[in-house]
Amino acid sequence: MTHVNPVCFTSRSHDPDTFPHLSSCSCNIEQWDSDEPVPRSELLEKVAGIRGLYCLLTEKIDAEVLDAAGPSLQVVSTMSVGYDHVSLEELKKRGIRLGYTPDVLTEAVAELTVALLLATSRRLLEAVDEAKNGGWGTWKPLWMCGYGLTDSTVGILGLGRIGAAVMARLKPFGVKRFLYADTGPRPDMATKIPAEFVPLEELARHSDFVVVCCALTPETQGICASSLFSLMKDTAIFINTSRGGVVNQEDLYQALVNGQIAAAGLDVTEPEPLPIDHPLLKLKNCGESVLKPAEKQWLKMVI
Ligand SMILES: O=CC(=O)O
Repeated sequence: MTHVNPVCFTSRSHDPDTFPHLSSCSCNIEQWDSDEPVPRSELLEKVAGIRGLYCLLTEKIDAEVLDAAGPSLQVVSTMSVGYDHVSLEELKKRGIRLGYTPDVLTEAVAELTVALLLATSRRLLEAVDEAKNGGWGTWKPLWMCGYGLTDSTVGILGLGRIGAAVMARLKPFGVKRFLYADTGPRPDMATKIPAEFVPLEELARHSDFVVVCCALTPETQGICASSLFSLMKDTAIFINTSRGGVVNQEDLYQALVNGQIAAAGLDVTEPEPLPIDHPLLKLKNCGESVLKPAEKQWLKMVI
């Protein structure tokens, strides 16, 4: 019996109609038959001789994987808007194209960001805990008071599609001023809802809410560190829905414990999830969300 190599490998199991084009041309697809990530050793085996690889951000696509796939590999696609887990350099060297899913989750992530911001600033999780554990003895006028958006300044780090969608949703809450920091001015994104391009340090100093929406790149790796937290207001709320790697978590922990900032709402951490005994999870003023919106596969090409 001749062994036919799969033409494509997907690192999770997907509905058959996820890949209508591939199915209609009777392309041979092998799926990792689980909702859990494919173990690295299996991935290295499965990719041998494939032409297309469909992965998630849990798979690090580097020289080792590309070498294991060999010269047949023509395209890698990731079911994510971020592609920091894929080595563009290694792909380019080999002439392999990269697909990703921008736009698919813009609204969902923007909603999640606003939800996290409101839950954090209005101390929702703490309040629910207190109601459940008997901590709510009686009505006290200033107990559990949070921080409001009315007349506030919101600073967005990374004004792309998601950052702009977050601003559009926050504007009706009465935000007075939007600031943003990015690699350069983004007039295309900062017109519908006017936002001022400022240096990151200025954003940190003036914002009541700092919302991180940037991509993880070598430039943004660890950019939210003690040097930034120390500039922020002690009433500031820090929200991260980009990537955990953008934040120095030890510095964030110190900033929260020392009252340098008021609270943090994190949709992303390193690793994900955090170990349950992680110090950040012990803090009342730090909430971690597990709300990851499901992603549909509308692929576009990066390279
Ligand atoms: O984090 C999710 C994504 O990059 O789509």
